[in-house]
Amino acid sequence: MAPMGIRLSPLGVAVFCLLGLGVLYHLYSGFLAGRFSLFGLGGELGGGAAGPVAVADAGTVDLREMLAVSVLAAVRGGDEVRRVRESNVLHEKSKGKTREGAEDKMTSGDVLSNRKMFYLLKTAFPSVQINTEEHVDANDKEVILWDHKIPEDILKEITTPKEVPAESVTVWIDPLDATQEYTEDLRKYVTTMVCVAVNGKPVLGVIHKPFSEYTAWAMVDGGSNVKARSSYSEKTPKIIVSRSHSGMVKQVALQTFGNQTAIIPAGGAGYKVLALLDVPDKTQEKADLYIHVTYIKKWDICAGNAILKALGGHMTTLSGEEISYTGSDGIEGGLLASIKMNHQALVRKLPDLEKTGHK
Ligand SMILES: Nc1ncnc2c1ncn2[C@@H]1O[C@H](COP(=O)(O)O)[C@@H](OP(=O)(O)O)[C@H]1O
Ligand SMILES: [Mg+2]
Repeated sequence: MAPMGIRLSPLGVAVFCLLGLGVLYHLYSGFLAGRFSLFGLGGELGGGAAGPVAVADAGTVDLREMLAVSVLAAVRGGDEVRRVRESNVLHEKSKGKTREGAEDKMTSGDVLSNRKMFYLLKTAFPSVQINTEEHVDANDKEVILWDHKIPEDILKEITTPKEVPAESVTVWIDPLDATQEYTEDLRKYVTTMVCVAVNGKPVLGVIHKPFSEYTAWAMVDGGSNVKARSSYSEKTPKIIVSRSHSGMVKQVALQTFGNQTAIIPAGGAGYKVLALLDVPDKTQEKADLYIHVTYIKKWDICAGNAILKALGGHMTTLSGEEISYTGSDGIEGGLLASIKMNHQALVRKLPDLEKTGHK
């Protein structure tokens, strides 16, 4: 007889122990599965960090789902951008001046696109950090639900989920790239963009052209719906540069590649990255290199950086440093973007902007 008057049967104890073992096994195998699904992305995304790893359903996000929502956000934001432009009521304002003294413009297209894009992503992934170009008005909240459908083209390219810890993720939204050109009704330059960085590295990029209804997306070590062109001219490259924040970029390009170098002034960082790729849109110009010399913000460049990286290309500062997509909003060292070229050789060819005063 047990002390409380309960009799323990040996069979009951054995069944109880077996049940306990079963529960332990279940928990442990789930933990291992979580570890392995994260491990698959470890080298690039996890940064090889030691320490506790979140299990698949606690504190993790699936990058394939993030890609689906990012594409949807870029398209829905783009619908707002198009609608406002077609209404011809832009409510154009200045947010101030850039360091070089250009107007930093904002329109209803920027604001309404930002609202759609931000709340779609925030509602689907409440625990991730989202940095966006425009102010988000908490009083003007809009809950937009994602229907949890991953488009067929994404499922075809990326056949398994890719879980990463939510805390390692930073999302960058540009609700309207080429605002200056948007106000001038130069529609082909305008894009909406979403980028997902993991541990500061650009991993997912979406660039959408609302007026052509063309969308490019790519995931590093995942897949893409866009590719590089078959060849590029490395010796006499056509160089695409800013038309409204150019600084001394033309002088830098001519000094580096010779006075006969073809320079294409164009609006939008998204548009200029697409100029390096094989894009079917007929409004898209083509170039071999993208160079920028003035200050620029991370929401302008992260998506292009991720797409180029996924396709084997590079986007770095002019001195060849990788750009980290965490922390501060901007980068100081200019930009060099290339694909299917010897990027480091191009970096060596460029003048040191600090020394030549071309910044
Ligand atoms: N010197 C600078 N300071 C601030 N933003 C800059 C900049 N140079 C470029 N940008 C931003 O980078 C994007 C691409 O620039 P550009 O068209 O001149 O190549 C534009 O983004 P937005 O249109 O989203 O504001 C532009 O405002
Ligand atoms: Mg913008």
